Amino acid sequence: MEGAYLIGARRVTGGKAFRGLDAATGAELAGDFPVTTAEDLETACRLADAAFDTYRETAPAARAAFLEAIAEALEARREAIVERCMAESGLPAVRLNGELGRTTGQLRMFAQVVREGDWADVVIDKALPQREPLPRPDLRARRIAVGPVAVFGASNFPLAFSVAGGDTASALAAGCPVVVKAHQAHPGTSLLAGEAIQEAVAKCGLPEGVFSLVYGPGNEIGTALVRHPAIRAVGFTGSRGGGTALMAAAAARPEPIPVYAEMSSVNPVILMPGALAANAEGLAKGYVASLSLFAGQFCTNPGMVFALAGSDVDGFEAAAAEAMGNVAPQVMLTSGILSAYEGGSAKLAGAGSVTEVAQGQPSGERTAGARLFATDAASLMADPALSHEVFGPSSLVVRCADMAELTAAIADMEGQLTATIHAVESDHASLAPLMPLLERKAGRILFNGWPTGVEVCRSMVHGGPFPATSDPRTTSVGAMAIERFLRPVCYQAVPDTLLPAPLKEANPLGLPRRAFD
Ligand SMILES: NC(=O)C1=CN([C@@H]2O[C@H](COP(=O)(O)OP(=O)(O)OC[C@H]3O[C@@H](n4cnc5c(N)ncnc54)[C@H](OP(=O)(O)O)[C@@H]3O)[C@@H](O)[C@H]2O)C=CC1
Ligand SMILES: O=C(O)CCC(=O)C(=O)O
Repeated sequence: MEGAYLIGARRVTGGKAFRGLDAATGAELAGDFPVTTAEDLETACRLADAAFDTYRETAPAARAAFLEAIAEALEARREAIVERCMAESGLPAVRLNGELGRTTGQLRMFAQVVREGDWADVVIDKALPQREPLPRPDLRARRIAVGPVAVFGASNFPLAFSVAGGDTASALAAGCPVVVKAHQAHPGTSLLAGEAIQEAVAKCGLPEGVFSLVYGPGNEIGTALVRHPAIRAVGFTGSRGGGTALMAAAAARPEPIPVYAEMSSVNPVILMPGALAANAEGLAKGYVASLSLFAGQFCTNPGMVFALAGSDVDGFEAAAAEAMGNVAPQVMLTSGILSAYEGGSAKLAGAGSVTEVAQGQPSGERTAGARLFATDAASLMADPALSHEVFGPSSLVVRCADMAELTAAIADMEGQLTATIHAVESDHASLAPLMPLLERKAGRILFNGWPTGVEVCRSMVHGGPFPATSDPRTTSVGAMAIERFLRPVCYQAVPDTLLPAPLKEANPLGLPRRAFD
């Protein structure tokens, strides 16, 4: 394949370049991918700004058709995308075909959301000229797009959280042009997805600045993108260090902008005594399957399990150890992610209060082996480092003396994407006091399931308090993700001829509205 980056309608080749790497072998893959120059980054941001006013006022039907055209263009490239992505990520075809389906599915969901029109949140307070002691003017509000958005492709979801992924889909749905900074680990996959969007922009007759795709390692291009005055918001999925660096860069701008970063989470799972008594072995198998799925490279990985000492936790641990023995080593996304996993799991293994319960099958040169650890709640609370995310196929079982200690250990945790409870009816009474605490800690509370595998739907919340995300008021998955890229504007006594279409008295776009006398 020929490497390139995309600035509006232009395809840029040549210049200083890098190559994608085969995740399984480390070998260089075809394609010289140029590092985006400062001039071209400037052009991408300028084009995005120039496209903004036209794009944000496209009729809902036109914007929805554009999102659907992207989905179609991705599907037309399915074979090439999956083949290249397998090499760049080490993920198997079955996973990537599923992920591509999720990607096109979320584009189509946002098309539907845009058509329905609730996102515009039109509210009208009618004029009350006779009101005493003062008349009320006509007041109407709607939400408009915030402006061009910078999106950082994630390494661990090279399709669904990357170039054409959830951040891009929700920003485009809101009416924001997007400049994507491709993840260095999958330049070819990024280009194929970027070409699909570029093609859809042209097919739908939209201004070219609606989409650009830039490349560049070493933080430089990403930081310059976040600092660019045309950029009005940022979407990011990745490390805590990366996310907080971008938050700092955005806050230090002369005009600070919001950063929606999804970063780090250990996703506590609580195994209640009744559930353990009923099915310790089944729970252990489900647990090991979830923590080792695709080498544990999920921010929803169940990184920590809490159970009461003296319950059936011994049987659970023994069954989990047995299941671990069947876990084959798996290729990780990049050598950097593999060495971060090895470092993080070695730190756990070396902590005095932690014992290693089991290992998966031995790992090879570029693969990660699964690891299972155990500790007690008092040690966990005494050493905050034990609850840091270890990104990969490892997890920690925490024994608690009683429900009071379990509650204290959960209260001690940082913000999380998810909190999971396994319980039967006899456990429910002792769980009631824990529910408000879990609401304070997590964006999603689940019963009798495992946190990996996020449903893309209207009610999904893939968010949570820091460090799970930089802003707990929102989600990066599901229909509500569009809210991040909208802001309200109120129009007071503005003549109908000058009102934007969504607010005109005749409601030419047929958007839903709430009106108050
Ligand atoms: N919780 C989660 O959802 C995930 C967590 N991770 C964690 O992140 C680690 C590294 O993985 P990776 O995916 O590369 O994540 P990173 O956060 O390191 O990188 C993600 C993107 O952000 C950019 N970036 C990172 N740091 C900065 C910075 N200081 N300034 C400007 N841009 C920056 C990178 O660009 P550039 O290439 O220029 O550095 C890259 O495009 C993993 O080992 C894992 O611990 C990873 C994926 C998901
Ligand atoms: O579990 C999922 O489907 C999504 C996980 C996620 O957002 C991530 O790993 O970055």
